Amino acid sequence: MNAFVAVSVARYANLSSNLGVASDLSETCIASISRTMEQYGVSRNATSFCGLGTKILVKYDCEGRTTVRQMHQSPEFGHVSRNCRLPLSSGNQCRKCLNSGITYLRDLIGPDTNNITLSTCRDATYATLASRIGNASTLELLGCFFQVTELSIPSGSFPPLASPEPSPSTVGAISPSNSDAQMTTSRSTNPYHLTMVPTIGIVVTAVALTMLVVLVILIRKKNRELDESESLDKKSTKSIPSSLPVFKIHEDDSSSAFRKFSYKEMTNATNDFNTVIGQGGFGTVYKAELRDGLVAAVKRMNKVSEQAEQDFCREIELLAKLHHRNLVALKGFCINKKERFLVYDYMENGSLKDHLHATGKPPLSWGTRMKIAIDVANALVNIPKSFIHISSVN
Ligand SMILES: Nc1ncnc2c1ncn2[C@@H]1O[C@H](COP(=O)(O)OP(=O)(O)OP(=O)(O)O)[C@@H](O)[C@H]1O
Repeated sequence: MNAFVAVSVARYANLSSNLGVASDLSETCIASISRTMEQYGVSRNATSFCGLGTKILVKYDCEGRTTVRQMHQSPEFGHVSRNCRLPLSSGNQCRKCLNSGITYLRDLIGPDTNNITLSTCRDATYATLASRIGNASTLELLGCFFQVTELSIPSGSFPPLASPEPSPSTVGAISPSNSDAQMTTSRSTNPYHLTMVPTIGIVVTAVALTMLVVLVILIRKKNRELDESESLDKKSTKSIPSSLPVFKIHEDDSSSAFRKFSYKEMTNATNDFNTVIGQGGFGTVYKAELRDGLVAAVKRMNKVSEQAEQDFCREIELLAKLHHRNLVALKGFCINKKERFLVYDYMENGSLKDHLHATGKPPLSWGTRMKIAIDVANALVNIPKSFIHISSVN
């Protein structure tokens, strides 16, 4: 606090040469603070509640010396001025300055003195030295005298430094016209701080709100997707006839049971769908090696449309029940969200179509073709009439 007041007194001493602040100036100061606060919508009375209403009347009366001139005229002050020349940033220079100050004060007020006089004279010495130097230097001197390093003087907070010893009339200039100039400076500084805070608040709130809206939209979208896929899943599972038997070719071979596969089984068995073996009208066909040892061909449906969904269910309905040695057996299916899979026995030599239309391979002999035709006919004979009815509709 001492340091804070001493800086202000030094700046005032620069203009008035007085080592103290007059009562009327203190009032002008408080009035201008009130006016400034009022401009920003704060009640005038607020000064007293904010601790600004108390007048701090400072008078550095050092053994009857109350002006800069009187301090300079005291014996040995020139010694202090010489030793306290800037820079004082190094410990040695500062020590030299303080030692000369202590010698000066001891000679001035004698060894038997009280602390109040000593501290008043120290502050008067500081204010006298600081009254003739610029703001940055004032703070450097402050660091040496009071060991205070955190104070800073905003540029433009004080009127321009006047000549070393201005006439007392200069004091008049500080109030009220100069105080208005100070206010103008504060006004041009304060609005910046005052507008920055709400602006940052508004920006942060806007960003937070935008993120919230995006989050809500994403959650809604995800929920809609989940609902859609759930309803599709339910619809598809419902449309697969519950009457489908768990069909077994060999009673003791569980791998041959018709079943619903999980999506994880599909991805694992096809190495994340990296085992393409063909492309058909239904979709892409992958070779799959399931954990129970079953090697299968997995058909992945292109996309789920209403029509494709019906085809998918019809294929399951037909093929799950059909079993003939000349027909590829359907082992099961998988429904995951919008994806549909059919799992067939894997045919090592590819499909009949591959053999009939393969290019680069020797054409099938007529004997083989006849055998295939008879086998297909045999399989058709074994298809129940109801299935043929369903197929013909397709
Ligand atoms: N069970 C299977 N075992 C081995 N490969 C198969 C199997 N099913 C299909 N493929 C391979 O996948 C390719 C595409 O078969 P897919 O049955 O989808 O097509 P398609 O013969 O045009 O029939 P569709 O018109 O019914 O889709 C075949 O040409 C064949 O190479």
